[in-house]
Amino acid sequence: MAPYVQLVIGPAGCGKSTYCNSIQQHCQSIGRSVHVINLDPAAEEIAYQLSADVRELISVSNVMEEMKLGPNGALLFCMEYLEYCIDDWLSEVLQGYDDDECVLFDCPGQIELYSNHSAFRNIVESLHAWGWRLVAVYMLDSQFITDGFKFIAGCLQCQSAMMSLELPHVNVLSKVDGFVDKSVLDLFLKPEHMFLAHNLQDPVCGRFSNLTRAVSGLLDDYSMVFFHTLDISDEQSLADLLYTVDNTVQFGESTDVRTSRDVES
Ligand SMILES: Nc1nc2c(ncn2[C@@H]2O[C@H](COP(=O)(O)OP(=O)(O)OP(=O)(O)O)[C@@H](O)[C@H]2O)c(=O)[nH]1
Repeated sequence: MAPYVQLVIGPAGCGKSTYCNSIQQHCQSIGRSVHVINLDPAAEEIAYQLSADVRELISVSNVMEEMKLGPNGALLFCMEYLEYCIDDWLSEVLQGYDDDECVLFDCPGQIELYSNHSAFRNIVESLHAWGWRLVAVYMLDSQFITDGFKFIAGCLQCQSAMMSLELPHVNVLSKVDGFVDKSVLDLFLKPEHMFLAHNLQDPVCGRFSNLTRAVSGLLDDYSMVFFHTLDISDEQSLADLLYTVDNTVQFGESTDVRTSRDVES
């Protein structure tokens, strides 16, 4: 299989860097070659082994100081600068990968980058033009399921990224190690948003019930947002997710619900 890029995206704090670190460790333990490139100019401490780091090119802290911008403005400036320098920096960073290798991009947590800002989309188009196959791994914190409104909003953001980036997507509910009874997740893997919306009883958010139902209806009509789960404390969970991502790159869809265990048996 030719090398490919996983774009690891999703809201702030959803577990993107932890995913990159866990996949890297898992791949090392099975003797598979995987590289992680940090594309987050605001990253602070990084636990995984870096193959390249956008902060060598530009960082949010420097832009904030020099341009007198706030953190969000500085982040958007950095991504536009990365887009501007893409042929000088990213194309060089991506030289020399072998066919069976996989490169993870640990991306920023500003979700507007994936829905309505052009820089990231243009970076994706450059990667396509250089012949790279791409898959987006969209992470959503599984704690969102404890608040139905938050979960529906998270799904809307996820769908928006899917429609904007037009890539094969694997959507992941992260941090499921926090759930003692993982069967509670089942309702949310192939969510019926209208059903969820009907069961929301919050008196404050009830004021927005028509809006919630309209958004839920939209999500159900498109029927694009499904989730896999990730438990980083479980090697089998990591193996299953990696298998799903590999298959999604190969076949261009994220609906394969088989796992690596099914293939072995
Ligand atoms: N229990 C548990 N905690 C996790 C998991 N993934 C991430 N965390 C914790 O969640 C916090 C944020 O994780 P990160 O991996 O930094 O999240 P991120 O999406 O890269 O964050 P940003 O780069 O700020 O957008 C950290 O405190 C992690 O330790 C997980 O699978 N399980």
